[in-house]
Amino acid sequence: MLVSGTPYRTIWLHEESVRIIDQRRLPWSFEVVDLHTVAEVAEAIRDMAVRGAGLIGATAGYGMWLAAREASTPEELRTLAESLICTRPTAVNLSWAVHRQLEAIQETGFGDRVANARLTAEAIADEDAAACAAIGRHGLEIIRDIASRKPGQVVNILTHCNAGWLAFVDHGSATAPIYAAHAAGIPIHVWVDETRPRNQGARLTAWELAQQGVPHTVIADNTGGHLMQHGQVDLVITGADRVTRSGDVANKIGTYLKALAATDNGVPFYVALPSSTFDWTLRNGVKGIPIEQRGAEEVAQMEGVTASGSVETVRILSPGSPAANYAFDVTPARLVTGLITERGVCPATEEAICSLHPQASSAIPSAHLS
Ligand SMILES: CSC[C@H]1O[C@H](OP(=O)(O)O)[C@H](O)[C@@H]1O
Repeated sequence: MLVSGTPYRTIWLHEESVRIIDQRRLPWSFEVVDLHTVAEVAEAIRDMAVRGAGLIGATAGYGMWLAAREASTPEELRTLAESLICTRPTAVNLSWAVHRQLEAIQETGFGDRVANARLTAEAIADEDAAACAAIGRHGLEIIRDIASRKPGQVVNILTHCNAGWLAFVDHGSATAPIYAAHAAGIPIHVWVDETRPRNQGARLTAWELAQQGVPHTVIADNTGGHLMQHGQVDLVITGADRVTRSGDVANKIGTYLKALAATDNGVPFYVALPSSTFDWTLRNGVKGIPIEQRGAEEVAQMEGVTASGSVETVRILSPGSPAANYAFDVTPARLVTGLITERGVCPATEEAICSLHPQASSAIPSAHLS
């Protein structure tokens, strides 16, 4: 997508390193960083220089190429793989990408690991971008349908967190239908939840929508219900970090409350995801999906830019008060109108999901389902 008019992906190879956009600096400055080692990749994921399910997966894919260079035995490779997997627990794309790399290396043999891992990393990134483009095409039809029922009026879409192109390799999941509708000339406006504590909505989604010229307004996290009650939201689209085979959705903390409000107000609530975000081993998301708890300082502090242009961090809590930081929640499938995947749109039910993904039905031992 565009940054100051120039097309970018969020991650790419640069000489013998992996180049990323440092999302911790956005929107105050656009900076790219080169990662040279598995340890640097792991730190970039843990500290959220890169974040978002698809991009975490793609970064781990490239991290495994660096791991293939660093490891001189299969055991060392496994240890490095483990160091990537344990960086963040909720987004399933991370372990999916690492296991895909391990399986590919096992198939072709340890001797060919470096060339093989490089090809697989590029394939993971390209497939992620292609899946998001397809999500855009399928989601566009949902927006087109709503637009046809209110001719001449703007379609208002609410989104939570950043499931934009910054969270993937390109296009985004929740934003792909938005960008497709904008490109098709459908008048749209996006309500952007600020998304405390890391403010991915206020900082990242707002920035990337502005870069593509999409009309939008940032709102405080608790505003959505009020807007829905007053007919100012036609559609909610969020991303996902993990979706169970029966359609339960883990996404950024606060998504569940948006889904409850949408259901209460008859507003369609869609979740956009590539197939790499499904966890075929799980049924019950509330019981089975690990919810990342991050440092309390993310709740206790805020970063912003002062009038003089310097970026500063301030404490916003009463002195001495503790804080807790649950990074994700689970929205039960019954609150989800539909899932927008690269294979099409389907209801959030096991039957519908598995009929779009036939490989999911057979392969999983039932002992691993919860
Ligand atoms: C489609 S992934 C986007 C997803 O990632 C976010 O989490 P984080 O910024 O902590 O990586 C959030 O859940 C977004 O919806």
